[in-house]
Amino acid sequence: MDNLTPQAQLRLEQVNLFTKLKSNHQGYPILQNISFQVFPGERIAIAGVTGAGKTSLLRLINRLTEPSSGKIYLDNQEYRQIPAIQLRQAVTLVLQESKLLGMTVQQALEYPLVLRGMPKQTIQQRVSHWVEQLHIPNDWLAKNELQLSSGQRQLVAIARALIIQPKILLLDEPTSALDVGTASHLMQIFIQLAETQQTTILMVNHQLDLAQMFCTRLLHLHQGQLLADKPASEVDLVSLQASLTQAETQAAEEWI
Ligand SMILES: Nc1ncnc2c1ncn2[C@@H]1O[C@H](COP(=O)(O)OP(=O)(O)OP(=O)(O)O)[C@@H](O)[C@H]1O
Repeated sequence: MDNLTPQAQLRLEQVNLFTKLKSNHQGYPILQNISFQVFPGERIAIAGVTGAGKTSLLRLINRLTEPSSGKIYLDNQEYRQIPAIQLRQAVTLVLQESKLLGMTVQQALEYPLVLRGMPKQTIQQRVSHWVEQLHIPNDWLAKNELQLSSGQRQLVAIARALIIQPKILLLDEPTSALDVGTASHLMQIFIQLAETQQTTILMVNHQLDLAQMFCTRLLHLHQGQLLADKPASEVDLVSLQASLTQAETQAAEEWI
């Protein structure tokens, strides 16, 4: 590679993922032949109908699942060569249904930094910073997950991920349970992080208009395959929406 070519931060090379069956049969494909590169500070939306493979793709990139074949690289280093704690420091996933694992909000926010052996004062400063940035009211801090609504839990899960200060943030429908004002405030924070810290964002989002407004690039997954990978500004939302609706209808008919 010459000095003028920027180096990919994340690279997927011909990644396949099959369901595991007990027999020797490899199962049916969840993701097929997925290859793409991601550069620092990109904001990428992942679109596709239910079951297209979006969450499976995020789980692979967070190494919660191993590819059946193909390779994933972070900064040119193959995933299997990177210790799990180091990888998850760099690549953090916020799932749709996040749990606080019996902790209070305060404990859950501190926990990832405690695990990393950070000094108490630094932990408190970082937690206070993000609690303030995300407008999390102080009275939430002593609550546990049963005392929070799903939107409140979603916001706490995002705060916990931001506190880690990952290089790559993976978000599975991050605004699905949030009100419009909170969702748009969050999007502004993501944009700021991408622009000032070069944080890379990959986000599954069913709201295509929001995805196009917020993201620089859009990946369209269909039946486990990467159908399109384009700058978000070049995506024709009307035809993408029509093709998603058609695929949803077809999938629903197959169920009947
Ligand atoms: N552990 C698993 N074992 C078997 N099949 C799985 C497993 N995980 C996912 N699948 C299947 O893989 C396909 C893709 O699932 P995935 O959750 O990635 O889709 P998605 O695009 O995120 O859907 P949604 O929008 O509904 O969240 C689905 O057909 C699903 O049933």
